[in-house]
Amino acid sequence: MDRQAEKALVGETAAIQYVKDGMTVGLGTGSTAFYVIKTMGEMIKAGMNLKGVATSKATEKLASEYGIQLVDINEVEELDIAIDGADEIDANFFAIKGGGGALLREKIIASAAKTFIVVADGSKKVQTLGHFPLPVEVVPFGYKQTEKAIQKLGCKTELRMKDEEIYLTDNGNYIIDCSFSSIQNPKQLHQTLNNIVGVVENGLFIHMVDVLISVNKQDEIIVDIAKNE
Ligand SMILES: O=C(CO)[C@H](O)[C@H](O)COP(=O)(O)O
Repeated sequence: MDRQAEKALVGETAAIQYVKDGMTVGLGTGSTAFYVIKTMGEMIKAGMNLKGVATSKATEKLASEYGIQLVDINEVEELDIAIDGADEIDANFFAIKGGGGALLREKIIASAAKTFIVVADGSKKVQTLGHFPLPVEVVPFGYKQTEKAIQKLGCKTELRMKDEEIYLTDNGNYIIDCSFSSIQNPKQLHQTLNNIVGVVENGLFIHMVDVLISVNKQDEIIVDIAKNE
């Protein structure tokens, strides 16, 4: 199965197995989350009553195209579930997210969900996090100072660009992509990064993922459940 087919399979499976009539669902961002949104659109057409809270402006647009009524995150007490993709995920269910630049809203929405489900094609499962550059969202003011402080943690940094302009997140911030090669202590790095002045949030999701839906080498769907408190 190619990667695109795996994304479609995990996205559809997550929606079919976990989205129930009447739910308001946290809607992820990216090419795998796309299949969750598409499947939810089909479920709505078939008569289900579903709403969504979007993790990005791109997802807001997509969800509207698929007929999913959007709710403001501030209007919900708690979400039953949120379903999102990941850039990397390890055996502890620790993940790197933010390849699509939506890490802050994704983390807020994942935190608001009783169950946070990650949908991932086989390439996303890793032994050690860090091959994928870790996205760190920073405020534009003094970003070069913030970048220097991040570099002291032993990574190469790159300010994210788009069409030759500095990439702006949906929150009006910048992203610094940090190449660590391998992250030996993701928990500690998460805390250290978020303690740097100017850092808004980083793409490490620690003890957040409750369910991982992926595909194995035999093209079978694998549902792994984390032992989070
Ligand atoms: O964190 C994300 C966006 O900020 C995405 O979930 C992550 O980049 C995976 O994307 P894709 O499903 O397109 O591979």
